[in-house]
Amino acid sequence: MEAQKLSFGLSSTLSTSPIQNRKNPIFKIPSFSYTSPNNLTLKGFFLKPHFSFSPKVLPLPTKKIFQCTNCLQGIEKEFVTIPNNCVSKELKKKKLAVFVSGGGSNFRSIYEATIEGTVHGEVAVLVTNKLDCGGAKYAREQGIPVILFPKAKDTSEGLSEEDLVGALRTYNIDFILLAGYLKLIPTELVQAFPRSIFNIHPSLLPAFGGKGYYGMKVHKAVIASGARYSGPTIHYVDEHYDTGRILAQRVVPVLANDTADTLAARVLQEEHKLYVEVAAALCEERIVWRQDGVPLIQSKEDPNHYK
Ligand SMILES: Nc1nc2c(c(=O)[nH]1)N[C@@H](CN(C=O)c1ccc(C(=O)N[C@@H](CCC(=O)O)C(=O)O)cc1)CN2
Ligand SMILES: NCC(=O)N[C@@H]1O[C@H](COP(=O)([O-])[O-])[C@@H](O)[C@H]1O
Repeated sequence: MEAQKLSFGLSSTLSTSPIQNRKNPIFKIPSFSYTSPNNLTLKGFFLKPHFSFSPKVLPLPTKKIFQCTNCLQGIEKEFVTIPNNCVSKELKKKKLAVFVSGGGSNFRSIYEATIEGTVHGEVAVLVTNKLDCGGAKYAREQGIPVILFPKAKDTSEGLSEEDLVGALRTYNIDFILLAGYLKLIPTELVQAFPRSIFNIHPSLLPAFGGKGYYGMKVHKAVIASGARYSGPTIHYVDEHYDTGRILAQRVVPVLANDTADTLAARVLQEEHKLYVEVAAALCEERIVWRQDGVPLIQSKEDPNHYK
């Protein structure tokens, strides 16, 4: 198999990473390349980080460039990779905004994982288009600020797109996680948080996605199609419904006697696990970009393993 090339980060002069060039400013910065024993070529370069870390152990035997992803803004800074035998780096705890419209079981799973430390992050704010939904009620019980977006039709309550971006900046949000949010995220927000907005969808995209495919409608369509497998997809959010880059998926069987409810329950169980795994990877900066623009998650247990 031809060695896959990985690039870290968002800004690059690397002619081989068109997706970075297309979506991010071009910087004249040096790069390095390393091919692992299993023929996986890694490429890295100095980046513009938007979060930093303070290694505990210095001097370090090797100076390698530390990968960083989802960089939004910040100062140019040299990173070093800390070998496994050194004290692990200290990562800034990431700030999360979760968007819901319904019961909020995925939001609850993520929140509980931040409390127990599985996810090195903090749910700083909840955004919803339904203030009386289960997710919003749970957020209020936990003392998490709740924002109404978009504005309610019949009242002046809620934020405009511009005010929402400002509020999320005020909370210093690093990542936005959509979890059962049923409204289209506006282009203004997508552009304000490049490669930092994620969504979970209850089918194996690109199948059964797009406008009109949400909640039980998805599971009914899967069963009606005769598909033998389904499962959750977590993807980057772009300007359209369900067309962003796929980051993670899990597969569950569709049984011959399944109803939409039994299938939904099986998929939802996997969703809860998958979203916590992805949130943990985001907060630990373990997302890397393959040269063809596919995002991968670096294994926590084996840094040479990607999925
Ligand atoms: N810019 C983006 N916004 C959103 C995305 C996305 O990928 N890009 N994902 C959705 C979540 N979603 C599927 O995962 C989804 C949600 C809702 C719909 C839909 O058809 N909605 C209806 C309105 C439903 C309602 O208001 O009750 C519609 O637009 O007519 C499709 C897919 C979240 N936002
Ligand atoms: N297209 C978007 C969509 O259908 N999202 C789905 O809404 C449910 C929300 O459940 P929750 O509120 O209990 O997390 C989840 O199954 C999620 O995949």
